[in-house]
Amino acid sequence: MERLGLIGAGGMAATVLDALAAALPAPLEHLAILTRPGGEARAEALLRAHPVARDATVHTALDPFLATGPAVVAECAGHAAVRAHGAAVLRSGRDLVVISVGALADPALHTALEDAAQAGGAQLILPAGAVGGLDALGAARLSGLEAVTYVGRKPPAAWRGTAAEEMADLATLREATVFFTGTAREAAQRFPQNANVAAAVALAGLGFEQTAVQLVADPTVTRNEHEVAVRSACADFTIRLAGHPSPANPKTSLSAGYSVARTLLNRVARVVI
Ligand SMILES: NC(=O)C1=CN([C@@H]2O[C@H](COP(=O)(O)OP(=O)(O)OC[C@H]3O[C@@H](n4cnc5c(N)ncnc54)[C@H](OP(=O)(O)O)[C@@H]3O)[C@@H](O)[C@H]2O)C=CC1
Ligand SMILES: O=C([O-])CC(=O)C(=O)O
Repeated sequence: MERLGLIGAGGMAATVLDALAAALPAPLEHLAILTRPGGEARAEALLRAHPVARDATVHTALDPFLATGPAVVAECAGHAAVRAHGAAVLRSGRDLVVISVGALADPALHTALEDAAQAGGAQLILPAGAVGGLDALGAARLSGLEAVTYVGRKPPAAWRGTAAEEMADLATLREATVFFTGTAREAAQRFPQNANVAAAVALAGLGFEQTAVQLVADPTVTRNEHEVAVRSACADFTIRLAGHPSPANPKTSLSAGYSVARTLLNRVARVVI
């Protein structure tokens, strides 16, 4: 991974670059960042704070970004960025790591990304993100899954500026409140910044319609908590993670950025685990 492309220059991008700087044996040859027009200053500041490459460039259009020749592109920007750029990146033959997994809850976009990956001979790679245990879930799927549920619990502040504000009075909550119960597809589409984990669990397991989701605003917690419960023909298990919120964005757990970094580092590792 001499040349890397990164879409987004926010809190998660900073975590990814921190982790790469610490773990790579040598700096990248080139890092290209794709951001929205107006986001250049934030991207430049990110590069200054995280000198992980010998050379780096900031772009607001896809073609010059791809012209820098990244071996792989990692998206850390949101559903809109996956819609805008995902298929074109894959069609160009670059593997694409997508952390905004909930974007695939849109069946048309899901199909377009698969078709583009096929046309470009590229891979669409979906990291576990803020949660864990998707290896066990994916293995259990081969034996036959009976039930998969996901509960996402975050402090009220993490739900501000989302549809949760119409479902619960976040400012006055005194106890844990389940404000959403439904399928992984509904959760991912209604909470694009907060329910990507629900989508990842669905795609690794029983699918968007059969994965049951609850979302909870809980004033008694300080972490972003994720619980996945699985019953299958080979094993029953529950995975529970309490993620430290990113200092830059309380909706996002730090573990999600580290998961992207791990995915990128595994591409160059001699032993992959
Ligand atoms: N799978 C998982 O477990 C998780 C997934 N996520 C996903 O990761 C995303 C990023 O999280 P985080 O870094 O905390 O968010 P931030 O809001 O901190 O950063 C997002 C960055 O992406 C940029 N951006 C937004 N839209 C586009 C676009 N269309 N093209 C290029 N750049 C764009 C933003 O630019 P600007 O400053 O101009 O807005 C900003 O630099 C979330 O939106 C969510 O979808 C988050 C947490 C967990
Ligand atoms: O980072 C987290 O805790 C999870 C998250 O926002 C998501 O699933 O979109």
